Amino acid sequence: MGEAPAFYADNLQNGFDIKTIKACETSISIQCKTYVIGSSDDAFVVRICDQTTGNWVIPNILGTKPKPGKGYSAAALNEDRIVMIKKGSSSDDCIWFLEVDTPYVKEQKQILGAEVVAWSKGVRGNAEAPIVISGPSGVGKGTLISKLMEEFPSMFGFSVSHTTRAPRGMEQDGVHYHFTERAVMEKDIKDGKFLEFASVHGNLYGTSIEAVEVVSDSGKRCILDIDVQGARSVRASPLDAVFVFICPPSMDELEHRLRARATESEEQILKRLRNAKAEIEQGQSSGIFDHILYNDNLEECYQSLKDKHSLTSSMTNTAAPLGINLPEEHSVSAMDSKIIIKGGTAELENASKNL
Ligand SMILES: Nc1ncnc2c1ncn2[C@@H]1O[C@H](COP(=O)(O)OP(=O)(O)OP(=O)(O)O)[C@@H](O)[C@H]1O
Ligand SMILES: Nc1nc2c(ncn2[C@@H]2O[C@H](COP(=O)(O)O)[C@@H](O)[C@H]2O)c(=O)[nH]1
Repeated sequence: MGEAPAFYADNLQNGFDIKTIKACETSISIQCKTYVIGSSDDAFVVRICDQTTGNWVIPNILGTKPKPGKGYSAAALNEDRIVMIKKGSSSDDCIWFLEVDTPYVKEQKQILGAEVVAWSKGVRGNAEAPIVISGPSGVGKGTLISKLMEEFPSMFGFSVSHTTRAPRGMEQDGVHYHFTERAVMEKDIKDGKFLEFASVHGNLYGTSIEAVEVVSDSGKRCILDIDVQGARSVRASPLDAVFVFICPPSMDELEHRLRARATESEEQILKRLRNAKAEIEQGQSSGIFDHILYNDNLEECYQSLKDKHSLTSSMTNTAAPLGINLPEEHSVSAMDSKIIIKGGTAELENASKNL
């Protein structure tokens, strides 16, 4: 359980020099480690004390960090993450998680061979539903997905599709696609191993059930980059997903992007451009998609994908409170995956109920 205000850095023992941090800090113990979270002027800083050895470690911090601030409380949740509630912040910025021992963090500890923690932003509502992203070839789906995964590495995981097309220069088997022989893929489709599949630009593409399970088993939200036929199949499947269609600003710009990417032959470029017209028509009028975004300016489209039109708005319960106004006197704790805020005001009680 963490309470605000907690204690100042100067109060800490164990000989670790953290006197440079001026602001208030909160400490949370999980298993045999104590996590000290403090806010300096420009960032949240994290230190870990191993209670068995008394040693302090500064971990690698992954994910997008919350904006620093002094009013916040923290509580341990499920032995693998710390929930942090920020005082007086907007609805989409008030709840954060510091993952300390989630499957993602465990994996990163192994890869980096060092202590790791990861920030992820808390969301309310339909946070778990996979996100299906469709749009014509070259519109920028992969670019947008890469940005999302880079900014929220612990929140999103990519569903690695199977394809019979040949790998491009930098593409790795098992990372960008599972590159497969047609006969093998056709047999697996017959054996019911695929959630959806389609013939796209002359090759077979498909999402295996396992590809989606791998992501959900890792505790992340699954992102699928599939064509409109595939999106239609997923829409008809029992998988509850959010569907986003990405449109190009114009056909000329789409052609320019495909040519500038320089990954396809002239014949493939022409084929993809021909198919794009039908895809855009279906994307806009089929009723499959919950959100249609225009990828003209990349940053603006990315912001829309994250905030306004699609991901966060579809995940946010509209009845959710507008941020949480934590008073000085309160306590935060977690029980049975519920976060309990104790304090005096009715507003706070409502906020706590909504959490
Ligand atoms: N908003 C944008 N403005 C200019 N160029 C962009 C924009 N978005 C993406 N691009 C560029 O367009 C090219 C195609 O993007 P990307 O590979 O992400 O498309 P895609 O939709 O994933 O294509 P495919 O379906 O063929 O995999 C890339 O070179 C990328 O850098
Ligand atoms: N129906 C599916 N479509 C898929 C899948 N994986 C990718 N795709 C789509 O194919 C095109 C071309 O991709 P490229 O990598 O060859 O440029 C693109 O529109 C993808 O969205 C899938 O599993 N199922």
